[in-house]
Amino acid sequence: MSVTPKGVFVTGTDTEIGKTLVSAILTKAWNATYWKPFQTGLAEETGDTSTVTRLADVAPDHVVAPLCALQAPLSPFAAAELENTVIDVEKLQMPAGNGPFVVEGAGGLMVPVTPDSMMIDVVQRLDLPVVLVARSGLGTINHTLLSLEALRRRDIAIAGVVLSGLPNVKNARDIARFGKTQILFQVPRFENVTPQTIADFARSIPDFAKFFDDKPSQ
Ligand SMILES: Nc1ncnc2c1ncn2[C@@H]1O[C@H](COP(=O)(O)OP(=O)(O)OP(=O)(O)O)[C@@H](O)[C@H]1O
Ligand SMILES: C[C@H](N)[C@H](N)CCCCCC(=O)O
Ligand SMILES: [Mg+2]
Repeated sequence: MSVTPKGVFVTGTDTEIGKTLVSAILTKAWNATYWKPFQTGLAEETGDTSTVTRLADVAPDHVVAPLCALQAPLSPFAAAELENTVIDVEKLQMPAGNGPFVVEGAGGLMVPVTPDSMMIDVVQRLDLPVVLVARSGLGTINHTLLSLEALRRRDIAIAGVVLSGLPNVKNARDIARFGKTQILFQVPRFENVTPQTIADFARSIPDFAKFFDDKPSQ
């Protein structure tokens, strides 16, 4: 990539796949500003913004509050519907400031956000390269390749894939080969996910600008 982007959009092949963990790692590594525009499930959890703030030890001025904070553990569209609101994606724009920004989606790319738009439309609107988080183990190849294909159909820049869980050499090889992309890094299965775990792992991540110099988007 010739121009360093304003940040990355962290999406995943599914919910509960490790997007928040990877976002915490990138936020820590780059001293970035974290933003989760659409948070659902607050009736059952404290939300990803507080998790990343804790895990990456983020200063308050490096966190942007969600545009929508919804109670039900559902897609943003369905959760908003339960609260009799409709999300206004026209209001969505990148926050002011230099970044880099680590923007986390909710669920995967085809998750509904409004009656007629999905998370992938949000990615396109924000115009950030995508970091796609995927499980390392059996079953991941299909989900990952389908997600990459959906991104390419819309000409969305792909920074690469992050695999999370027990290392699987052949899955990593085949995702890179058939997905015509790169495995940016692999997150092992951590025994405990703590601020120290994140800080230690973040030291292995290249600087933001170097990350893109070394790894052109496709
Ligand atoms: N590599 C890993 N090692 C240990 N625990 C992990 C790993 N990856 C994810 N987890 C744990 O799995 C759970 C789900 O991960 P995470 O919250 O990052 O998912 P998510 O993709 O952000 O989900 P959501 O769609 O709700 O935002 C968390 O408790 C997280 O700490
Ligand atoms: C509540 C949960 N943790 C996520 N924030 C929302 C995931 C929506 C997934 C929708 C779907 O793909 O079925
Ligand atoms: Mg998350």
